Amino acid sequence: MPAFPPDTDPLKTGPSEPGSFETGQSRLLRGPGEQRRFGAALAPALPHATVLFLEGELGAGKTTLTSGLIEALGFDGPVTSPTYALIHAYPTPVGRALHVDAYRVRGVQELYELDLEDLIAGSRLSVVEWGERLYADYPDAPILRLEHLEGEEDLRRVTRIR
Ligand SMILES: Nc1ncnc2c1ncn2[C@@H]1O[C@H](COP(=O)(O)OP(=O)(O)OP(=O)(O)O)[C@@H](O)[C@H]1O
Repeated sequence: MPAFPPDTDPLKTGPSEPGSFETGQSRLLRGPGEQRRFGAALAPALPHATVLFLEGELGAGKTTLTSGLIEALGFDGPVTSPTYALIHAYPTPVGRALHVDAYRVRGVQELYELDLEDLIAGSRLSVVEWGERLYADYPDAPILRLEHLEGEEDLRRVTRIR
């Protein structure tokens, strides 16, 4: 697969554009570098307060994709898994980027106690892992599924499922 061009927006460009990434489409990404570049390619044209949901088992490459995205917004530093802190906030020149792991949040009530809705509304971008309970609240937010491929340690598949 050719490297994903960093100056296109695969979620927003039209179906005839080479960089488009429509619901139902998949990409195979070989190695963490390609995973990051794919994330970076998603960044430029996402409107303010975009929510992007990620699904995928441990090690599927969620943090790697997210780091590409957040670095592409201009954050210059390490992007790490939010598994323990639940929410990481990264300042970027175009606004705050959130990386949320909703897995250990017990219920919708607790999500609201975290003021997640307000945090999201005030952020340039919110990448939310394990956020199924929020899918109905953000019906326009794209959902990407990340998968390991059997016997292919250096490959991941990313599919836009909404
Ligand atoms: N496309 C890829 N091909 C091969 N390896 C990859 C790819 N993307 C990421 N990796 C590697 O897979 C490992 C897990 O990636 P990452 O930490 O991003 O996964 P994760 O889904 O965030 O995991 P967790 O849920 O445990 O935080 C890392 O070593 C990363 O470098």
